[in-house]
Amino acid sequence: MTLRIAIQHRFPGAEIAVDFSVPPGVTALFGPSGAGKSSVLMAIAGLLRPDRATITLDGAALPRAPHRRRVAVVFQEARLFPHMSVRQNLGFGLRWAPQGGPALGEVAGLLGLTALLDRHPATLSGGEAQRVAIGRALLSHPQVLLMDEPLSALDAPRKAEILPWLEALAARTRIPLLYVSHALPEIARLAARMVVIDRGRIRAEGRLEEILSDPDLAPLIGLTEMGAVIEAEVAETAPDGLARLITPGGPLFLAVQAAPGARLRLRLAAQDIILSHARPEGLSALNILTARILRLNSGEGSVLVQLGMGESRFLARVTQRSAQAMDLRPGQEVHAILKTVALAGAL
Ligand SMILES: Nc1ncnc2c1ncn2[C@@H]1O[C@H](COP(=O)(O)OP(=O)(O)OP(=O)(O)O)[C@@H](O)[C@H]1O
Repeated sequence: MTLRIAIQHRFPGAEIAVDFSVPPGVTALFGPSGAGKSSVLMAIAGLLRPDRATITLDGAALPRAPHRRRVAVVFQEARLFPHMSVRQNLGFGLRWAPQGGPALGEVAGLLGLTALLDRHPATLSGGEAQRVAIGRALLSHPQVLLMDEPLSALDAPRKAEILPWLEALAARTRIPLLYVSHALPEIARLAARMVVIDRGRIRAEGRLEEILSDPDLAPLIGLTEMGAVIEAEVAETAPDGLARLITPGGPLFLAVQAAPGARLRLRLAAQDIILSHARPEGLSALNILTARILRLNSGEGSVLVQLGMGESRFLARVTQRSAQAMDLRPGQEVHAILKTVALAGAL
């Protein structure tokens, strides 16, 4: 089922006018503070009544009353009932759930809550409490799941603890899941698509790698966050622990535990890529991809070079001086030396 959101709303000092779609799977809604992300989520949940709105699931309008919409929301804070056990909090999600949804035991297993069922919220860590909130949302058997910066109130260790659970959920979800976040590493691990909102308007929407490699979006997303998320397949793992990964631009090597055939998402940072016309020899760097220059965008002091290999896109950032010295132009084939490659998640 695909969710379509077309809304217009005027607040005293701000106007929101968006029209975008969320297919099944995770779509990240990204944008600066005040861009309108929470307002969009609240409109989908039925908690904000926009001046004009068309919100449909596969073409059918959502019911007007919020409680009749099968839309679940997970907020920054877990908002659990303090006097109820974890089991009772989860059971709350089941209260008005339509038939055919997941069972409590199944969701508790998926989110690692089985051992916590008899505990009370005051005894849970922030990450555990948030997993209960997510479980409660899933048990309401929603047709749409909304998450409003669900990790932003957690410290780094708690975030790291909860991310694998979210990743498992993201990989399984068959409903549209709209995930608001400011954190690109989090988005890279969870989302396949991304919608960029700024001052109440949609500035871009598409696959993550298209957005993160679009030089025009660098001012909005932040230069250091730009680069790419590319897909690769594990060919083999050598005895020294390095796996050889297949990409359209040649092999990459990464220390990762994954079986041959597994598909992974890798995150490259634009500033960690060096370009060369000749294939470099005798370098310690193992990871060199062959790609074609698609576009060049000159900014302050640096040039963003969008590169393509097969269907994949990624971005390199070089200085104006190097771009001139190398006479970089669209259409040229270049070698991209990757100083770092990070695993963004499994597919
Ligand atoms: N109830 C309201 N009354 C007046 N203005 C509002 C109201 N709610 C939101 N706004 C304004 O609408 C704009 C969008 O706000 P919103 O909270 O949706 O942004 P956001 O992208 O979620 O921001 P943040 O990342 O800071 O949470 C802002 O300019 C905000 O000040």
